[in-house]
Amino acid sequence: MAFLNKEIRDGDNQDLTEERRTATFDTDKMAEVIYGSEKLARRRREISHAVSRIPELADSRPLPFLDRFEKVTEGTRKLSVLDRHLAELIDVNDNGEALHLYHEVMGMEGHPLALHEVMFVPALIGQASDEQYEKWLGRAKRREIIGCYAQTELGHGSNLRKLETTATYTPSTQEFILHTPTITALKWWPGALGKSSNYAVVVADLIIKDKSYGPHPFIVQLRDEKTHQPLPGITVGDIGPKMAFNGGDNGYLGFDNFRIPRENLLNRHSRVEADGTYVRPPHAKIGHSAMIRVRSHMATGQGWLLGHALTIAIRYSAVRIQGFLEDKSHEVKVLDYQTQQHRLFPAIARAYAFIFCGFETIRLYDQLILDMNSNGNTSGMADLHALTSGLKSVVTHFVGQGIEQARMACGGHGYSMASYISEIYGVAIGGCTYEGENMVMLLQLARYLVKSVELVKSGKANQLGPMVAYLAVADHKVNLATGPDSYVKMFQYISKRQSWKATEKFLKFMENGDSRDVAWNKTAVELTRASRLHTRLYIMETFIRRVESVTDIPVKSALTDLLNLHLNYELLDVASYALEDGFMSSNQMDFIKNQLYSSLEKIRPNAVSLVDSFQFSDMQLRSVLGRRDGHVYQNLFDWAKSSPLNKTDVLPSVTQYLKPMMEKAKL
Ligand SMILES: CC(C)(COP(=O)(O)OP(=O)(O)OC[C@H]1O[C@@H](n2cnc3c(N)ncnc32)[C@H](O)[C@@H]1OP(=O)(O)O)[C@@H](O)C(=O)NCCC(=O)NCCSC(=O)/C=C/CCCCCCCCCCCCC(=O)O
Ligand SMILES: Cc1cc2nc3c(=O)[nH]c(=O)nc-3n(C[C@H](O)[C@H](O)[C@H](O)COP(=O)(O)OP(=O)(O)OC[C@H]3O[C@@H](n4cnc5c(N)ncnc54)[C@H](O)[C@@H]3O)c2cc1C
Repeated sequence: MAFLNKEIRDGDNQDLTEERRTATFDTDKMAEVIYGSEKLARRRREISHAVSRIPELADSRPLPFLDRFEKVTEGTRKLSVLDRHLAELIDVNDNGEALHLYHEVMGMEGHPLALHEVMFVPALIGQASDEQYEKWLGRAKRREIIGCYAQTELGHGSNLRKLETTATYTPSTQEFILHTPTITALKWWPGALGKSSNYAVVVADLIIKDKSYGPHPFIVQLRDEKTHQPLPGITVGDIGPKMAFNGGDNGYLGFDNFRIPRENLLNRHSRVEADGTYVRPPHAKIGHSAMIRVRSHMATGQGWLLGHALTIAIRYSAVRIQGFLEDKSHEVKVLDYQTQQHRLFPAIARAYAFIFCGFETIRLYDQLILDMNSNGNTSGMADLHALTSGLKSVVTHFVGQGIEQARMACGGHGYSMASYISEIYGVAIGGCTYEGENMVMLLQLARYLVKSVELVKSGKANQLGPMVAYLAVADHKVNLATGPDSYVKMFQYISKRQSWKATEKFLKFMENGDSRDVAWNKTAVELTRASRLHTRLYIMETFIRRVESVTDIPVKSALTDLLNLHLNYELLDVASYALEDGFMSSNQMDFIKNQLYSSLEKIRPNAVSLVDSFQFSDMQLRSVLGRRDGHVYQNLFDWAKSSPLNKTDVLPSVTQYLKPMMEKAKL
């Protein structure tokens, strides 16, 4: 059954319209699955529509033509316009609506409030006591103050135990003295720190009576609330241009014996009494909750970034006509090539899969905060830390790969900033680094896996959590023809074997006399492999669960095709692990490959609608190639004509330098 696709409009590119007519599901219904609710999917459309009626919210020029200064100014200008319209555009208490509004209006370039909402306010929510809530949270939420999260230093980002910024408690004045003892102790990288924020949650080593208690979060005023000048004792500025986020002011920050009151240690979980007595938190890493939050949200955020790039690439592939198949009198859409489908469709499946498992980690994070704040229960923290460490690493890596494939799938025009794909790529791959460098975080999950295998080895398999229970079983022979479960079992086997092999290897090094750290380092590559497999298994399982729970039959059927593609693609990608011990046969390999190719064919008629279902407006897409109406060529020409270089036919640099060179050559 074909659905009246709401994206079809008169005057659209006919090739795209043809694609939309073949859809077997309703894109509004699919959007409900992608955004988690009918309400949010609908509100996104309404918000986009409302934004389009406010001319001041439009980009003043295409963003790729702006220089850094203009990008920062443009972002800040739009924020001030938004501020006037906020209440009419969104329910300000609805995070999903706010997130969509910012993506729509601000683009990807970054803006002064980027870290305020994502880390500053959440750090207060997770770490501030009731009195501190009272003092700071309302002001922050009303945006009387703008904050950021200042943890990373010039010399240390991954190894938090070695952060050098000190917060030394002075009982006589009941103050902490914040100090930057060396150049490497400068805070470096925090988003929105350089020029926009007047407050920060600063993570510093707490020192009481010459004893270090490790990194703790403090709320610190950086700038005068009236003049916005840095306060005496504060050195703050912008760190310069980056691969992306160039509308944002990632910054540096130094303290020269800067004093803050005792109440500014965020003290919901640990505190310092007036006399300098330290009260420990219920969990040593509880101060890291703002990081766990961002990591928990990253899978959905990254899935949407991948969806953004794929919307551009798939739509363009349906309007790009080049080369022949059977009929040599008509060129075909490049989307008809199997290689193009293989490049793009598995990435669509991954985008959906990442979004679905992200919903699960967001739910787990919300539960953790509820438990911690209501009764100090931190029992979910270790599991969530392990899970999100692996997930952010695997997802950001694959999203980077997927976006890069999307760029290549657009041929030469993909390389132009008119496609906007390079901007999306720059933003997405930042995620491989921020919130914990990917290798470092994979090794965090590996600690958890090794401990789990050790539990099994010592006869305590009953203590394993549900996510790792397969490490104690999972060696069934599998007939792949029997549905998603058999793929899960196969993947469990592969993942279990890798976790065990890596653990055995690590233990062997220790038996042979290496210290734990040296043995760990000698096994690190194998350990990261185990973490990736475990995480991919989790993603696969959540994808299956989500598809099973969908009630709209046409949507479920289209998702099932995507799921089947995902299962076959994933298994094929890791087949070497199963082939090396003969667990998988070459017949099974062939079976998987054929399943994969037939999934590509099944998905083909729905490809455009699967990306239309992300329902990115043209404003949010910011891509000439990805336009909903498919009118690519005239708009590419118009876009090029708007280049500042084309303001004059002869550039001053040509007159000044090139012409004299050419003239000289003539002599
Ligand atoms: C974890 C480390 C690497 C190591 O820590 P260390 O102290 O050395 O600990 P270990 O000795 O290795 O381990 C000791 C045990 O502690 C356990 N552990 C460690 N951390 C945790 C934790 N957080 N929770 C629970 N348990 C933890 C560990 O497993 C050990 O246990 P065991 O002994 O094995 O049992 C640590 O140093 C670290 O975390 N390093 C990384 C540093 C980092 O991540 N920095 C981030 C800085 S902030 C930043 O980067 C910000 C970026 C902003 C980007 C903004 C972009 C926004 C887009 C995002 C999308 C989000 C949308 C949100 C939308 C919305 O608002 O809704
Ligand atoms: C876009 C962006 C935004 C950011 N925003 C913020 C922010 O708002 N606030 C903030 O505080 N910070 C922010 N950061 C900083 C970011 O969190 C850190 O850069 C990140 O945590 C990585 O730390 P690092 O730079 O010290 O990397 P390094 O640890 O120096 O990594 C370099 C290499 O060393 C390897 N390595 C390091 N340690 C180990 C280990 N133990 N085992 C194996 N390999 C290891 C890594 O794998 C990597 O290959 C941001 C960074 C970026 C790029």
